[in-house]
Amino acid sequence: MPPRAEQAPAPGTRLGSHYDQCFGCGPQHPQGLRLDAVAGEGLTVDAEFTVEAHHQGGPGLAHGGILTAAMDEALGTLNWLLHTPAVTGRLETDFVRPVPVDTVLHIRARVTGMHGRKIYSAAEGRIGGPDGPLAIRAQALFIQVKLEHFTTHGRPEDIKKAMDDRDLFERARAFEVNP
Ligand SMILES: CCCCCCCCCC(=O)SCCNC(=O)CCNC(=O)[C@H](O)C(C)(C)COP(=O)(O)OP(=O)(O)OC[C@H]1O[C@@H](n2cnc3c(N)ncnc32)[C@H](O)[C@@H]1OP(=O)(O)O
Repeated sequence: MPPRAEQAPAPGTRLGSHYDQCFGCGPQHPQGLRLDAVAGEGLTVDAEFTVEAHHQGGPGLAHGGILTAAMDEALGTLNWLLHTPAVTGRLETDFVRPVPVDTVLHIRARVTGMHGRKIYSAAEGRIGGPDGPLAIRAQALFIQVKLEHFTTHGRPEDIKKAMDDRDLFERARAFEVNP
């Protein structure tokens, strides 16, 4: 298991968005999931995602891909605790019970191990409360990357806009200087 980074936000800290246009957590994304995540003890994160009408797959039920995206985002927020940029390499999801529109999905994500650049993690999504019935299980492999991963592959105008955002730039730099 990797250590909790010294710079990791204290347990109970709301993690906020890593990028305001992120589909998973960005407050400016018009159709995004607006996942709300809080740092937990050790290498855990608690997150909530409210299923809205535009997240439907079957009538009145959340789309599986949307639920997977919420799990991906929650697992991704573990990067704050390790203080390193990493992207999803592999993500496996078990859909255990349907999740109706207007439901809050309570997600608990945790790091389960690390080997070289590979970060292993898992998450459970429950409905009706943090200890309610299990609806989704996910396991992921994130791969640590350098910031060039984003600057090399991202659409130039979006990279420029992100770099012009002083707050975001400083946070990204801190990640790079203290990997
Ligand atoms: C605080 C910030 C919060 C951020 C939240 C973000 C939440 C959302 C997260 C996402 O959705 S990220 C977007 C979706 N993911 C991507 O777009 C990643 C696309 N894939 C890549 O860019 C590359 O494939 C990747 C960086 C993942 C790996 O390429 P590399 O050339 O850097 O690494 P390499 O292929 O050498 O693999 C490194 C190790 O990982 C292993 N690996 C890579 N991909 C794997 C895979 N898919 N399955 C199993 N193992 C994998 C690989 O075998 C190897 O293992 P070993 O070190 O043991 O040899």
